[in-house]
Amino acid sequence: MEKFFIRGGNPLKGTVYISGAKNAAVALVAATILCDEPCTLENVPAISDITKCLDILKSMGAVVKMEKEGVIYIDTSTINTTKVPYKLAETMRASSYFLGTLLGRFHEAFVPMPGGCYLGDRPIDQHLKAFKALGATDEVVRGANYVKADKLVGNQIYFDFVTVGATMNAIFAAVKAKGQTIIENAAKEPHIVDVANFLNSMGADIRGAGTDVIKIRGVEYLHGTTYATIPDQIEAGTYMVAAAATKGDVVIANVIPKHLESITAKLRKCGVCVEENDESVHVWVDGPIMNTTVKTQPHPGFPTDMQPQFSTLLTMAQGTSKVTEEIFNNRFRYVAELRKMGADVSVEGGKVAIIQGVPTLKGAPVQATDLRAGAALVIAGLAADGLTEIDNIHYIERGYEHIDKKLRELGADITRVIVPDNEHVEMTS
Ligand SMILES: CC(=O)N[C@H]1[C@@H](OP(=O)(O)OP(=O)(O)OC[C@H]2O[C@@H](n3ccc(=O)[nH]c3=O)[C@H](O)[C@@H]2O)O[C@H](CO)[C@@H](O)[C@@H]1O
Ligand SMILES: C=C(OP(=O)(O)O)C(=O)O
Repeated sequence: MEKFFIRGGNPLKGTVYISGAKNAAVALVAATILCDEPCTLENVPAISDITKCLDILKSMGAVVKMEKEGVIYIDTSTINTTKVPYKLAETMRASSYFLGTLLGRFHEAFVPMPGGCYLGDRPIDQHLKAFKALGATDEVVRGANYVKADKLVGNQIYFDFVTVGATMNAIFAAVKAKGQTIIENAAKEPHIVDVANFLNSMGADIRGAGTDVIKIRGVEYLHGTTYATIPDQIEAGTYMVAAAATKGDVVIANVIPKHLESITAKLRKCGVCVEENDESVHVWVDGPIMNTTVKTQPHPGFPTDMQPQFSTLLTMAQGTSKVTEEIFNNRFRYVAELRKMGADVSVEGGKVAIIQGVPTLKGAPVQATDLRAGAALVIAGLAADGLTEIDNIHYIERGYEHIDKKLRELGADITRVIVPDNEHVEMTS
């Protein structure tokens, strides 16, 4: 078992380079199934969700080769099954993308229920609604989703609410369907645009990605391509908040500042200085961190995947802040861990956190409950007095490439410690 030990108090200083976006890259890897020739993905982050997506491809017979760090050659022409193994599907949300891509290419897919971070209920009814509109049937067989279609025919799809995953899957199933598909109330996240650009670079005809109406004319053949993943908006936001929480001075490089606007705006509201450049943002603090209100929303609103990290910053702000989670119904489980560090937070009805700022957090042994909760605890540990020990760091490694190394390069005192199971490590502050 690995843990992070963090001795807090060092202001982060320097430049950090942001990796390719997890939530784009997992979709790009799955989308290679739609390509009739080999393709090469660049700027792919070294995170465990990507390893698992590639393992899914390999388990189905695809050829996957890492050409160099971040560059992956994928040939899915050798795929010989439409079944995704249970063990791989159950660990990650992105496994649901194999439903859309296998259906789009083979008109059939068998994918065990997607796992991923527990943030509350995460049904896939809207994904199935989209497949049905295009002519597929679905049933649950041995705990897995089994979808199939004699043929896929373009249609109008209206989502009941904005959903990233169902928008992705609707695109995947429609891209080779006969005729035109119009997706209304589509998600507008940067990773939706990235996937559409990737598919268009193979010869697909997708227009409107990034708006709430996406039009897709089905094509018969998609040729090979080389494509670079966009930078990770959430990784960038996490380092922005870490810089603020430690009262540091950090340049966050290799980003698309437009994707960070909602985070930048909230940091400025809290009194944090943020300067936007062409491909970087510079974050520093020259006064107290002030309280604010945050409400998570689909893009371009404040991202739910930044909610735990930002709430952690607010535990150290002056005054009382209010954070409302609008996307998931159970995304405050990390609050119990922050309380162990002296944070003053109460959660009302699972959706609203009232945060009374305290002057300092205090190091403590804590557990990551999911990916962004883990990132939030890292930020808390960096800013806290004394030593913080974070357990369950495998969650963090689902989505952050070399987080401990990147933080050390910014001056943080963070160590990865291998602790034999059941061994208790005595901590001294
Ligand atoms: C791999 C990936 O990209 N994951 C991201 C994706 O997750 P994911 O694609 O799961 O998130 P969605 O946008 O689909 O979910 C939004 C809300 O809709 C609900 N819902 C969704 C689909 C459905 O068929 N039925 C339904 O009820 C969900 O439970 C949730 O409450 O977008 C989330 C919202 O930005 C991010 O937090 C996740 O990091
Ligand atoms: C919730 C997240 O991921 P997933 O949907 O893969 O669980 C996330 O990236 O914060």
